Formats: sequence, structure tokens, C-alpha cells
Amino acid sequence: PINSWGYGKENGPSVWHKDFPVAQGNRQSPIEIIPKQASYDPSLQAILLNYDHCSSINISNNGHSVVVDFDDSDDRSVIQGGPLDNPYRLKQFHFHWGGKGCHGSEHTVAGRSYASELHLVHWNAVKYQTFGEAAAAPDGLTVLAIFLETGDEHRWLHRITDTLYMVKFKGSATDFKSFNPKCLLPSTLQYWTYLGSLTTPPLHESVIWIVLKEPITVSERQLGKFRMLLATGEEEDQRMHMENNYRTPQPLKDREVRSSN
Ligand SMILES: NS(=O)(=O)c1ccc2oc(=S)[nH]c2c1
Ligand SMILES: [Zn+2]
Repeated sequence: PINSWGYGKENGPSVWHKDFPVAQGNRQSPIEIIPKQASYDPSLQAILLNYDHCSSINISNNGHSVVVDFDDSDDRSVIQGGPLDNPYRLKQFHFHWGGKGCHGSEHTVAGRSYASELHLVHWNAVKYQTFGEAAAAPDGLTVLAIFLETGDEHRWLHRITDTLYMVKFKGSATDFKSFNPKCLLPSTLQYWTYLGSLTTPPLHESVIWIVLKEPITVSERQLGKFRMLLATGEEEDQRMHMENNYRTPQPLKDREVRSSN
């Protein structure tokens, strides 16, 4: 069935095009970012994140990642500025990670990948009525991507990793209130930006990507807790750990990557 996609040999990124032909489209994500080939655009503004009154609702395991959902019924948590024409509302954030070592990010930078990548997903509530409608529109979504590299322990990530045991199984969810993702940002907001897509099915070409240049540092121990999550449900007897849930870079085709200062 169409919703059985995953990251395994039989249902992974190399066969997604069978159910989702746009996988071979002209603005697919992720991409390899080559800093020297990115064009510095002085007209690009700074990224503005107004997350102060953000309201996270819950944390859940959808079998592909662990997702923190937000109340997006008003403009309390928005991203604006940068390449954006209007504010985009925060809907959810989730992660992609590897099995071990330094693979796991989706975007790569001059051939190097990071251990993990955090995606903060926002939608254009000025032009569209629902997330679903925006997710299918060329300027519908903006995803802020943050690289995670391993090193010292991240002082705030434990708030997430301490709850992962409660969402071990696919389909599980638990309350996760008043978490402000601002605590997961690096110290500078320099970025690359380009037009791309969702990196998981349905792979809609609806994302204005904003990829931060500066990674955040998390410990191997913290990252290890993500790998204890299961891609399978409690009732399934064949347990599969959730890891290597990343798509590899796609052809840049006729796109340019712009760089902020
Ligand atoms: N990995 S990602 O491109 O940020 C992304 C963001 C939102 C999504 O909603 C569906 S459905 N699939 C998605 C993938
Ligand atoms: Zn993602």
C-alpha cells in the first residue's frame, strides 16, 4: 500500500518514485550544499524567529521520526525575514539521524554529512487555509534545518531525549507542553536557502529551505537515545530500530543556492 514507505531495502528512498513519481522532479530535497558555489545575496534579510509564545502540544513516534507538534491555530510562533515574503507558522519539528558515526543528516556540506538534522516545519497561513493545502503549494512551507554534530552534551536536548522512552513504539504519543525550540538554535543564524521539497513522501515540491550554517553539538549518549526508538508498533513481533531515517542528496538541476552574510 502507498503508505508503506520507509528507509529499508524494499521500501526506501531508491523505490519511493514508484508510488511518488515527483521523487524524480526538478526541485527535490535534500541537496549537497557547496558553499563556494552558493551565491551571496546581500538582499537576504536576517531570519526572525518569534517563538516566545509557542505552545508545543505533544511528542509522537510516527514510525519514520519523532515529531513535536505545535498549536498552529494562530500566529503565536512564526518565522519571518530571510528569503520569506511573509510569516510562516510553526507546525512541528522532527529529526533525522544515522546508525552510528557521522552519517544521518539529509543535507550535506561540501561532501560532509552530520550525525543528525533537525527540521522545524512552518506553513504559509497567510496564503493557505490549512497545512495540507500549503504542503502542496510551491511557496507553502518553510523548513529551518539545523545540523547536529556529536561532542559535548547539549544542555537542553535532554528535555526531548528524556521523553523518548515514552514514545518507543510507532503510533505512540505523549503530552509535551511548553517546549520552546529556540533552545535548540545555534548561536548564529547565517544560512543557505534554496527551493526544494519534502524529504519524505509525498515529496511535494513546496518547501523554501533555510539551512543554518552553524551546527549544534549533542553528545553521542543523547543521540543514542533516538536510536532506541522503534519504527515498528507495539503489536508487531519483528522489532526494527528507527535509524538511518534520512534521504540522500538529490540532483540540484537548475537551482541556485543563496547564502546570507
Ligand atoms: N523532512 S521534511 O522535508 O522536513 C518534511 C516536513 C513535513 C512533512 O509533512 C509530511 S506529510 N512529510 C514531511 C516531510
Ligand atoms: Zn525532515
